[in-house]
Amino acid sequence: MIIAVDGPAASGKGTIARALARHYGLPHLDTGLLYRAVAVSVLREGRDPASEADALAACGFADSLLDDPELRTDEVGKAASVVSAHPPVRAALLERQRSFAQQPGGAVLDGRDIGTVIAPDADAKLFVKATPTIRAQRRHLELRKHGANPSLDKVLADIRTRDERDSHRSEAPMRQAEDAQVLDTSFLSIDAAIQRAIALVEARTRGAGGGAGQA
Ligand SMILES: Nc1ncnc2c1ncn2[C@@H]1O[C@H](COP(=O)(O)OP(=O)(O)O)[C@@H](O)[C@H]1O
Ligand SMILES: Nc1ccn([C@@H]2O[C@H](COP(=O)(O)OP(=O)(O)O)[C@@H](O)[C@H]2O)c(=O)n1
Repeated sequence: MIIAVDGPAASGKGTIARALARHYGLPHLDTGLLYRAVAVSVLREGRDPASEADALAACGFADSLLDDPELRTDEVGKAASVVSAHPPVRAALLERQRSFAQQPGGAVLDGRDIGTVIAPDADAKLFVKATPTIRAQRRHLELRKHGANPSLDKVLADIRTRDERDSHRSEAPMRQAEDAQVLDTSFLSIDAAIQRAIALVEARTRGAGGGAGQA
């Protein structure tokens, strides 16, 4: 079973994707980390995320980089959104994501274009959303936990800029797949959001004749 989970920053898609992977015993890929790895490589080289050539040159990063805590910073998130708008960068990372999705037994992937581009035939597609203010509050809390202290207003402004760039780029913009089920987590606790996600996947896969599996 392939489960695609898309949505904007801090909507809760990663939390939900990890929980679905645990529930169904499937491997999980946070595809945002791939763009973050490109971004951090560009920044460390002192190069420019807005330069297509610089970003493309950074696509051959070592897998060990995916565990680097610096990938989680806000600065890297912003640069990831810039490098991810270059079509050749998306092309360079495409095959890796597709083969992860197509592995025997299935997988859960989260990102911006999983249901539309990476796994358009996924068995279940969730589009996770929440209001920008609530997403900013969540991200603000998260950043504070990791020792950073930006103002809430700045986090909200960054989220809006990232939403705008991610939804309007030419290649694989963030958008809800036509057959995706929307999950608004604005007023759901983490546990409630996870239960709702499982119920949506169950409804979709049972309706399609099974495959929901091992839970
Ligand atoms: N339903 C929720 N209610 C409150 N906080 C949440 C909820 N879902 C996720 N969070 C928290 O919000 C932050 C961002 O969640 P995450 O799943 O990483 O979002 P995304 O992958 O969409 O960027 C995390 O600190 C997470 O624990
Ligand atoms: N499948 C994906 C995943 C991420 N991205 C880009 O990578 C950036 C960082 O993604 P992320 O999922 O790690 O970010 P958060 O939603 O966790 O803040 C996003 O703003 C997108 O620009 C993408 O273009 N396509």
